[in-house]
Amino acid sequence: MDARFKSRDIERRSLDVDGLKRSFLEWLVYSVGKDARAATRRDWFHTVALAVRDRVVDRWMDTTRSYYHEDAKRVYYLSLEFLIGRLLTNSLSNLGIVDECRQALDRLGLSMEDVVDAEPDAALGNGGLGRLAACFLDSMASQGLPGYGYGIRYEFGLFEQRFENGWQVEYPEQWLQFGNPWEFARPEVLYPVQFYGRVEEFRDSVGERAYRWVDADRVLAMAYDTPVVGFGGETINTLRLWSARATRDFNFGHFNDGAYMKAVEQKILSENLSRVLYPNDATETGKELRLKQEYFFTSASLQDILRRYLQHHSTFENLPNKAAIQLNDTHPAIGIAELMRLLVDQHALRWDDAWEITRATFAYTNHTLLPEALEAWPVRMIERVLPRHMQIIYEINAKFLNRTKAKAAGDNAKLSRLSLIDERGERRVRMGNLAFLGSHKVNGVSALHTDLMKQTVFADFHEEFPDRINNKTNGITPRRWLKQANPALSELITTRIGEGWISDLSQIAALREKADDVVFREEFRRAKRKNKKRLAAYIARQTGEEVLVDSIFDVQVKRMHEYKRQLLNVLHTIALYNEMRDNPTVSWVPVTKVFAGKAAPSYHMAKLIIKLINDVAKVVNHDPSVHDNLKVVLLPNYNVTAAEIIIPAADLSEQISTAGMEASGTGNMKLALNGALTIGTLDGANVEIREHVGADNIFIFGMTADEVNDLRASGGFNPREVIASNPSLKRALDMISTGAFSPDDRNRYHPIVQALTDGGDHFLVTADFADYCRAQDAAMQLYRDPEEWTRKAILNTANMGWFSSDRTVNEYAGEIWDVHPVKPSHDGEGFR
Ligand SMILES: [N-]=[N+]=N[C@]1([C@H](N)O)O[C@H](CO)[C@@H](O)[C@H](O)[C@H]1O
Repeated sequence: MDARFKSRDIERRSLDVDGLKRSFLEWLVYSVGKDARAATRRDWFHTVALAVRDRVVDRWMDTTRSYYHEDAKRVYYLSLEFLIGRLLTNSLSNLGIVDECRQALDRLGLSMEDVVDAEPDAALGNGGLGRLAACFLDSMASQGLPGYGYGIRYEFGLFEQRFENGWQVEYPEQWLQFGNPWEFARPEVLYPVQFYGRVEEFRDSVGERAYRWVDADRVLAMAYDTPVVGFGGETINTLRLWSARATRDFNFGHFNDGAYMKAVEQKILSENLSRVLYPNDATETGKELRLKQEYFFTSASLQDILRRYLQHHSTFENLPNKAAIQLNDTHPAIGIAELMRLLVDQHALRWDDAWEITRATFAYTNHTLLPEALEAWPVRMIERVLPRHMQIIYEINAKFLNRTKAKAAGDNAKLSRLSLIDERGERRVRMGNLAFLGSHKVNGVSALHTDLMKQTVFADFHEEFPDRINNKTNGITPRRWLKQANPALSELITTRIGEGWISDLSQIAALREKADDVVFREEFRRAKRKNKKRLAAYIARQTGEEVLVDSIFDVQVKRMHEYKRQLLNVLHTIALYNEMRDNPTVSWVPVTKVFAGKAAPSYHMAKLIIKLINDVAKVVNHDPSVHDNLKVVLLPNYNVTAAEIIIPAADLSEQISTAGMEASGTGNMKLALNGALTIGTLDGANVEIREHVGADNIFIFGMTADEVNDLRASGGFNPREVIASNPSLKRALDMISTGAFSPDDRNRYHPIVQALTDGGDHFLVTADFADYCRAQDAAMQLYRDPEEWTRKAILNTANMGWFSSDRTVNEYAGEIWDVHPVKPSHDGEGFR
């Protein structure tokens, strides 16, 4: 042990109010360089964040030291997306110093809310997949599991969404504009990543054929580390994000020739690799830069993982016992070929040994069955960008097909489905097949989704490897999505059952009996109403619309996508609007339809749906004949922070995707945990939510996944017949197609009407409409009985314990990763 430096010599930063206040002033003056009188809200945010970071770093080092000390097996979560959101409240809450911080700021005459609001969201993800990765990081740290996240430090996260004349317009999201106080730049952690070039064959020292990748362009991957604070502050894990750097920032030769742009061209091109997140959710882009992004972060991460492993080990057979690498969808699947390249080409392992090690180290999570989302890169693109990897993929494929040929007994169709190469049309590499073949475990994200994986996209692989596919139903962290987002409800829960639920959500089941407690129901309603008032104020600020706090807040917040069927909700909204206009004397349950969600910039149908919702809102919200009985709002720029305001205020949670198309959903879990009743199809995790909350406490409608398949297979579905037989549906569609909501452009919504009629209504919106309206009516009816509604709402909250991401990561740890909690020693010993 290096006696010169013992971390216990450092006076650890205190967590009390005075200590925090002193730190705030020190950081403001000495680091932010501002006088308290001149400091802006953003300055104070940076100050507080840096002071909080102080209180994390020691434990961070303790945690990392303990992993080294114990040579613990680590899990590496490789994800192109981490939808983190803000970190200040999360860090304070997990350290247990929210009140202390509030008091310290109070003594400085500052409001905690102002400081918290000055933090930009780290929007390094599109939707569920990216947010799941962030919830997993929180849960791994909170469960004491040695888990690392690896991803890209995008300069620009998911675009900022604004509405101009009701149309979505995208603006760059510059989260790093004023610096990021949470990250530590690691200029010493730098890895070369190659692209293009060619492969040279040669004979190695023992005369064996070997390959080297030459004449390639090089980019450098530089690490930025962000501490991941576990609940209780015991374990602090690491999120390592890569940023692209040019090998040479400036070419003086070009500069001296006056080619100034050329002088910095390489720098700009290189840095493009980590410039911006591709804004597509559940659809692949096929763009070369995207492929390069996938390889860039995967290669840097694998080089870093092997460097860490080789500090303790000199040979590789132990790698699968010391590293579990989880592929978050196929985005890092090129990693399988990359690890083979590193082991075979750089560390001279024999092919078969390398393959065994690779397969035992990797595991792959599939997040969608949508054909347009399954990545398949053109062979010629991989050959050009990653020539050695294409060779390796060919070899993996050849060995696999040779092994399988005998068993397939001439079933060439099956062999071609199993092949890593799709030979139809332009030849493509099926990244899902590569991920499956190169992993020892493959999981789906809900029970239904996993079953459908076995029956559809991976049916042939499931037949070949019957023990590989397993289910790991998604989860959400109760820290951010209940404790932090809903203080009103979480304080009520803690007063009644203690705070054990925060780190063990199964304890929330103790609320079940409270469902019959009139007093508790009243308190539960009061908490919900407080959140609804907060959302109403947010809606007014964002849209100018005044909504009725006591109306039913009917919420659909998620990415805009046809399979998520925001259109079905809009058609119901128009039908309800018509009913209310037709029956002005009826005492209606007032309804506030809350929509939010971004559309991928190139997804025109989704953008048209956004415009339609805004157009319908304009008409409905200004129609005196329905008064406040119906309001429609579409909130701009839906992100993690907006979700934290909307979700606690929801009464009704819209989870209405076409059955079989939403792999899991995670918003459904957040809304139910916060006491919303779900109206949904038997799709994704809705199925398991019903099993846990009880069929009486959820509004299920529509076709099942099997019924959808049968109807599609029958070819007999004719949406026009369904429309003709349903007057309120027909009336709603006629209003859309005749420009009732677009008097300035009567044909604006022709593509939507076309898709729902002659286009065959692929997402079966018309087919499920009638049953959806039945379920909506049932919900409205129940809402007239606040006691019964609240009872069911409490039973939802009480029965959502299983959907904690703590449960999910513990299942991964036990059944896929074989990693175990490590208790960090905070005595500063064992430093190396
Ligand atoms: N890509 N992708 N997949 C998704 C979401 N869109 O991000 O992953 C999420 C996380 O697994 C799922 O909940 C969701 O159903 C699925 O569509």
